[in-house]
Amino acid sequence: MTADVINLTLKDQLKVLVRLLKYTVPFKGLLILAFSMLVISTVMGVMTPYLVMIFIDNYLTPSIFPEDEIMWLIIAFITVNVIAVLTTYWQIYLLQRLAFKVIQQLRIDAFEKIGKLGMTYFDKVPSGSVVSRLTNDTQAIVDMFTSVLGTFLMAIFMVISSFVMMFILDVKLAFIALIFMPVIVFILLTYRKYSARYFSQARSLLSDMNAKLAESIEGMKIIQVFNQEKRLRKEFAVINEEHYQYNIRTIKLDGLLLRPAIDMIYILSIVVILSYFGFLSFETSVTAGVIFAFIQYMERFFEPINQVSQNLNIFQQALVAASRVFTLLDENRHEPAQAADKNQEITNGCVEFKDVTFSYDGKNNVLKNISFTVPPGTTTALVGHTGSGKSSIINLMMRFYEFEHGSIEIDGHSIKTLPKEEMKKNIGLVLQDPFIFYGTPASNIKLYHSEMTFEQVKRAAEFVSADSFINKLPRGYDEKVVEKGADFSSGERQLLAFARTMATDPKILILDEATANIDSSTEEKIQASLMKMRSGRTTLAIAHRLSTIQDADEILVLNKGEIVERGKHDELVQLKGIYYKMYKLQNSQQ
Ligand SMILES: Nc1ncnc2c1ncn2[C@@H]1O[C@H](COP(=O)(O)OP(=O)(O)OP(=O)(O)O)[C@@H](O)[C@H]1O
Repeated sequence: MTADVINLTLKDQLKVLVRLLKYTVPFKGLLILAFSMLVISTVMGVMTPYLVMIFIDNYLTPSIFPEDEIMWLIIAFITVNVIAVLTTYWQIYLLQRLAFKVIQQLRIDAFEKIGKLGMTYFDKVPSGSVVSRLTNDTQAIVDMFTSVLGTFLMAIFMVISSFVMMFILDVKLAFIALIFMPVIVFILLTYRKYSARYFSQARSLLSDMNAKLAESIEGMKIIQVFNQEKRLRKEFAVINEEHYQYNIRTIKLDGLLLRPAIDMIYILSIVVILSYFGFLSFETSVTAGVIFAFIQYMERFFEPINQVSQNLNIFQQALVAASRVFTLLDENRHEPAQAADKNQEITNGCVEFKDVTFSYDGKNNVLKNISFTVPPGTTTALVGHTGSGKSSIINLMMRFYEFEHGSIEIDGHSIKTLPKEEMKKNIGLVLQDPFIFYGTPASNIKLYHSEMTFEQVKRAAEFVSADSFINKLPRGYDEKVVEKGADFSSGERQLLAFARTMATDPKILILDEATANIDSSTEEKIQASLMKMRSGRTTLAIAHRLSTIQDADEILVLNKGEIVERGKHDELVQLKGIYYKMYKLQNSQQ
């Protein structure tokens, strides 16, 4: 079963609705205008039967047809209907506009929120599910504004105005019509109860489908290599089938409780009213016009209720969808907060870990009492077996995760109090798998730092020797780069990422396995670039290939979250411990 099914009580639904309606406040002008159009079109709609009634009772029944009066009646009839059509059109158009404005804002809010969430959120929530919230769920809200809000508001006006007209025509009968209201309300509430449950399941399954899809697309290489197509197709089919089943349940519920049930009550009420008029005609004479108008108003009383019940479906879906968007907006797994002290600056770039202990889940410590110092301009390398905690050290240093025990300082300032901008400006990160954006080599290096000139971009590329491959591209720095830079070799992507890092000239460099993806032909170039990048900068580097960090000023050997050996390459080799074993193993493989 899916993990993020949302079960909404009536109270929850109301809260979601109010919150959603709050989004319309900035566009209240539009809302008021749409609302006015709605009132006018409803009033016009109510007037039509009344005009027909006048025609039947005053002219048709007595068979008197004074031309003037009939002409005025026709003009009034046409005018009323033309106004009704025009105002209905405007009301629909304005509500749609409002809906798209609201959704635009909601999507921006949601997108902004995603940027603020911490890695703890992304560790747990699949990307496809987040995409689902931003696309499918917000679209469901558009549907609500366009079809539901209009229908609901119109229904309220129609029901009230029809009732008032019925009241004017016959008080007793109007009350009889009212007797059916509790039954209708009961039907609608029953529908709401069951449909909300089914919709929530269906939406959550849709989100699962998106997640599966995203995973499949991202991992297509591995899927094909490991022949996983069948398994994934089966898994996808299971979710798809479940989604179908829930949709069928809603259709059954709709078929039973919506139109047919309300229609039954409508027919019943017509029977009651006609019988009433039948009995009444024995005592007093009832005009044909009044009967006509009353039946018309009865229809106008029930039709909007029918429409509301039909739209309840969309309404329910939209509320569930909105609550999913709001859950994302309310998500509190934020990136670690900075208690920024504006006066703190990074001057030399001295990095210090003091007795840092850390766990991702609050239970298992993956780093234990880590202490080390990287003096300005020197290189410290982190080595160790897989899972020993190297990346975790970098995750903390980059503020991807919050830590509670110990402290990490740069130039004596805690990284929790250094201004974010200061950190970003002075720390350059090169990841194992460099992320290349859709754009151009230039935009990937510049990364929208508006103050950066093209000269600076070029200099950064030249510095890391990325210029030779960029210059070979038909349009050089302006060549189109596809998503993730799939057209480039991994070495080229790596060089581009180096250039991006160097473009801001950071004081501190964090290299996460920066050489792991590079083929041997580019290896030399990369090594030379790295050497240049590191010189004069405080560097913290993870390396699997020990040959790349032999010159490091200090090598820290991690094992199960602890620093078990430390020193220069030669010292560690002499120690004949873990490092020595790793070194020997790697040498024998070469
Ligand atoms: N996001 C995460 N959530 C929970 N546990 C994690 C997370 N990332 C890593 N871990 C766990 O923390 C431990 C240390 O992982 P880490 O990635 O720091 O090791 P590493 O030395 O960098 O490994 P590798 O060389 O394979 O990259 C491992 O046991 C790992 O399972």
